[in-house]
Amino acid sequence: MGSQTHQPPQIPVIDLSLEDLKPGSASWLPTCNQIRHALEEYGCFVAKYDQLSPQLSTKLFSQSKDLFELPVETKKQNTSDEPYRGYIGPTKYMPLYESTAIDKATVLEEVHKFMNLMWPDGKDQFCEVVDSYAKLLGALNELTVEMLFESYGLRKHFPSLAASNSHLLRFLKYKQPQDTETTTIRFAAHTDINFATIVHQYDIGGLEVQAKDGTWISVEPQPSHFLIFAGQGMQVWSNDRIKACYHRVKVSAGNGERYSMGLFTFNNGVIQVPEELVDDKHPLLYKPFDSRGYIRFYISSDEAVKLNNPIKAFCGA
Ligand SMILES: O=C(O)CCC(=O)C(=O)O
Ligand SMILES: [Fe+2]
Repeated sequence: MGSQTHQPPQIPVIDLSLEDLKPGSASWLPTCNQIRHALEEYGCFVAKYDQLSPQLSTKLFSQSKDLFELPVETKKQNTSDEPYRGYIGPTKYMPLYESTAIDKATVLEEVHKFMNLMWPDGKDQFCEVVDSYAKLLGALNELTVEMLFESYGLRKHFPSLAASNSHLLRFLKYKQPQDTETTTIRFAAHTDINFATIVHQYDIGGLEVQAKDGTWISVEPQPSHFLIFAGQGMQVWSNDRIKACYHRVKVSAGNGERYSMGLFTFNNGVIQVPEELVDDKHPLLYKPFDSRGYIRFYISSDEAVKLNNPIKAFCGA
């Protein structure tokens, strides 16, 4: 009898670079089912996506570094009437964290508007690089969600959801801790309040996701690897077959500054659990869900409500 060593669970890596990944092809349904299985088991998976090349990633993160080097007064000009959209500077709780975002980033004019605000005299390559990057990540999100719907036999519902999608592209930076500090959590455990998120780590990892048994799994950066998370919107849509994924970021002293990117897909309309996902074993858990209304509810709720399942408090059936 061989000795049994306990292997920590690994987040599945799913190849979405395959050329014939289209409805009807040999790889389509098996890959759809892999996506569904990974999301039901882990609330996330790593997409291998060669369409977004290492060269484009290098150019994108070089633009991101330039962006964070701008004076803080300039960065603060990126404001929004909507919560969670503009520049977020370091706080008492997250002293090493900084981020800024472009709303509707798959629309070239929005990227231009952002560039003009940050660099009124223009910025070489910013728009081309960010536009290509955002469009590829947007396409990766749409492909993933379409394939997930397909695996439930519900691809017909995809176009109406996709029509309400809005993509927020967030640039994130974590300064390295002083050398007196050890590895510490820099972004506390949370689930995302949107439908789905893609996180792209560049040269320094730190992202961890929580498995069902409570263990934390570290996700290492690799060229053309993108981590795709289920957010609370996907949890509602799937009637809890998929749970929003808990994740956090740890940064170690001596690792250098960490840069990452997030594509947060929100929806502008109302999300409803499809009737096909409701049966005796899966009674309806959610009323129709107005995702923008939920964001307003979430920011105005106290910590107790947030910790005790805010999505159920907002639209539980
Ligand atoms: O910085 C990261 O890599 C992830 C950030 C994150 O989870 C978030 O902004 O919701
Ligand atoms: Fe997150």
